[in-house]
Amino acid sequence: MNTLLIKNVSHHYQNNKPILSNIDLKINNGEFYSLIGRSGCGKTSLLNIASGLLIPQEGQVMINNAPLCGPIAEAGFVFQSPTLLEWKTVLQNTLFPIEIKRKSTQQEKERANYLLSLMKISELAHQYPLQLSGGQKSRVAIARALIKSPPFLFMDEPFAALDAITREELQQDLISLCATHNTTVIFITHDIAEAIYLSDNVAVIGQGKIIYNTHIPLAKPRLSQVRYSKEFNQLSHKLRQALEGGDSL
Ligand SMILES: Nc1ncnc2c1ncn2[C@@H]1O[C@H](COP(=O)(O)OP(=O)(O)OP(=O)(O)O)[C@@H](O)[C@H]1O
Repeated sequence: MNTLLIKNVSHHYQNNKPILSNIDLKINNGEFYSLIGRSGCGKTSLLNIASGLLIPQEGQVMINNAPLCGPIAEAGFVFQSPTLLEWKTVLQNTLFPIEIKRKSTQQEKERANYLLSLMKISELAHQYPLQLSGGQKSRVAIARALIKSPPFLFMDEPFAALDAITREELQQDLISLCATHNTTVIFITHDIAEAIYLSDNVAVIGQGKIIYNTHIPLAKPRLSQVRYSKEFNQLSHKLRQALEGGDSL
């Protein structure tokens, strides 16, 4: 079981006004949970708290019923910028979370190649980041985040810089990967449709609180056509309304 519980969390930086106040959130095993909200509302701060990168002033994060006191050991991270090491190949970048501590085994190299094939970039394994497009770099960053089969995945606007079609392809690949590995995911996006398509639940953050929280009742596995359904549009409309009621900077 890989569950994450955020209990009554409040946070402010230095002497500034509170960014988050009294946040409660439960993310169940294998759930895909998206956070949306206006720029500066505290999404990244909440993701950092949930992953143990940031300790909140008040409240607690529980992982599988145990209090979290530092970064979650077995977690994968993907950020908006893929941050690959330019002097390492795609395969070496994918293996980096292992190689930073020790030499990778043959089995781990096979897993890296397997993930690259799932990400549809096998043929790029021996290329360097400078030779890749933005979408290809994002695929490497996802493969790298999954190399240790982490039970938890934290993603902060990982597809923001991509064109619409590449973005939809990656969304599809991410859904299948997470379903296969039963990964518990927290995903930040500014894109309402992306949040609906990927998620089991979407929370809207505004004024330091969760102002709206909804389950996404669309059947899984999701096919691209669902994006044009009436149900999808109704969900978009509700989330949009919730966002408009939220805080803005
Ligand atoms: N390390 C920090 N020190 C001081 N203030 C910070 C720090 N990190 C974030 N903030 C402030 O906290 C607020 C929330 O920032 P955060 O990055 O969590 O928001 P966000 O919702 O992820 O924003 P965006 O959508 O623009 O990425 C902002 O006002 C920001 O300036």
